[in-house]
Order: sequence, then structure tokens, then C-alpha cells
Amino acid sequence: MTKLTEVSVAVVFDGKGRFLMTSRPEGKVYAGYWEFPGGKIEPGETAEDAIRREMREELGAEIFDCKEVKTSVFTYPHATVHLHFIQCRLKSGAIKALEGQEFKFVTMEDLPEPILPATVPELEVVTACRL
Ligand SMILES: Nc1nc2c([nH]c(=O)n2[C@H]2C[C@H](O)[C@@H](COP(=O)(O)OP(=O)(O)OP(=O)(O)O)O2)c(=O)[nH]1
Repeated sequence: MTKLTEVSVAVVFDGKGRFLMTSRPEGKVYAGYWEFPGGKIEPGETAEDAIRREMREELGAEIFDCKEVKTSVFTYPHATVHLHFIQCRLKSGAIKALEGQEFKFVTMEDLPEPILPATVPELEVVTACRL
């Protein structure tokens, strides 16, 4: 059986109904592609633990009201990923790009490009289940 890479990603809305996307920094696979913020779940972590850690490390953000709204599996040449989409809220304050990435709040009408192939088909559903 293919080994799954477990990944936790955050779906976060601002007060205007826009959701947060970040670009992948240089040096990572698919550099420059847009995605939901997040990353790999480490051994011993739950999906929620991982997204709390990633949001802190990547964006200096504390989150609350976490809820897994969907999972999906996608096979890339480099890995088969099992994505956990976690809707959550930002506690407060500004977010900072701590890992050289870009970030923006977007809508389905003004999506950045390109977006990671595994994320494109999930956008509609995960952003429609807004808390
Ligand atoms: N963060 C994120 N990753 C996604 C999305 N869609 C998608 O296919 N992925 C994939 C890309 C990668 O193969 C994997 C995430 O791994 P990563 O390399 O970004 O994770 P990480 O930050 O823990 O990286 P590292 O410690 O290995 O440097 O999930 C998405 O929307 N957001």
C-alpha cells in the first residue's frame, strides 16, 4: 500500500468572507504555488495539533474553533498526500510571513495562480462550509 503523507491545512476567513492563502517558499516542492497554510503532521500529533503548530511557525498566528471539514487524498509524483482541511478562526492581531512566503485573503472570484493541484478541486467545498 502507498504510504500516505498526512498534512493539515487551515481554512481561515476574515470578516469580509475572504479566505487565507499562502504561497510556497523557494526550496520547497511546488515553490511559488498557492495553498492553504499548513504542513505535515508530525508523529504523535493530531491534525489539530499540527495546524496550531504550523500557523504559529509560518504566520505567528494563534487559532481557535478548529473543525475538520473535509479530508482528501491526492497522488503527486513526490508523494501521496492525505489532506485534512481544518476550518478555524484567528485569535487576533496581524499575521506575519515568517518563512518567506506571501499571503493574501481571497475569494473564489479572485483566486491567485497557480494553486496546488490537490487543493484546486477542494476549494469550492471547503470554503462553502464556512463556520
Ligand atoms: N500546506 C498545504 N500543503 C498542501 C496543500 N495541498 C497539497 O497538496 N499540499 C501538499 C504539498 C506537500 O506535498 C504537502 C505539505 O508539505 P510541506 O512540505 O508544505 O510541509 P512542511 O511545511 O511540514 O514541510 P517540511 O517540514 O517538510 O519542509 O501537502 C495545501 O493546500 N496546503
